[in-house]
Amino acid sequence: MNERIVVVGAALWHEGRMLAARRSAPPELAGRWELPGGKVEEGERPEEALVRELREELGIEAEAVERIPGEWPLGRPGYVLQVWSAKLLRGEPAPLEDHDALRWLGPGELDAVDWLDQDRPAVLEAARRPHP
Ligand SMILES: Nc1nc2c([nH]c(=O)n2[C@H]2C[C@H](O)[C@@H](COP(=O)(O)OP(=O)(O)OP(=O)(O)O)O2)c(=O)[nH]1
Repeated sequence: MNERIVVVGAALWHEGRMLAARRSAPPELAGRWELPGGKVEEGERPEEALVRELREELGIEAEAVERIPGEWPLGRPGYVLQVWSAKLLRGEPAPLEDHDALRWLGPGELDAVDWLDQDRPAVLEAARRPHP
């Protein structure tokens, strides 16, 4: 089997801060922090998936700005994480699905939450790049 599943994550910026989201499930990931996002569905472009997931999970309208170079393997076989920087257009993020807490991280605070191990390098890379 050669299935490859792309999960898109958003480095969502607003006024110089980046959003971190704490997972509420499954048990092995619950309590750890991640970039909001999810699986790209068939026929969907990654940027569209990102906008859809942010709408569903956080109740916001956002725009995918640019792909962060790189790709990070996730815990499950065949799953990879790709990251886009994104800009908040409308709304106030709320943990509607998959998460039980949200936190805006300011400069120097990127280490303040317990990121999923697989997310750490992606978050560092996103933070090094220009922010929208
Ligand atoms: N959204 C997101 N998911 C991540 C990150 N890091 C990481 O390992 N994951 C994992 C958690 C999930 O297994 C998968 C994301 O898929 P999803 O959020 O659409 O999960 P799902 O509940 O629909 O998955 P499934 O049960 O339908 O298989 O990737 C991350 O930074 N953001």
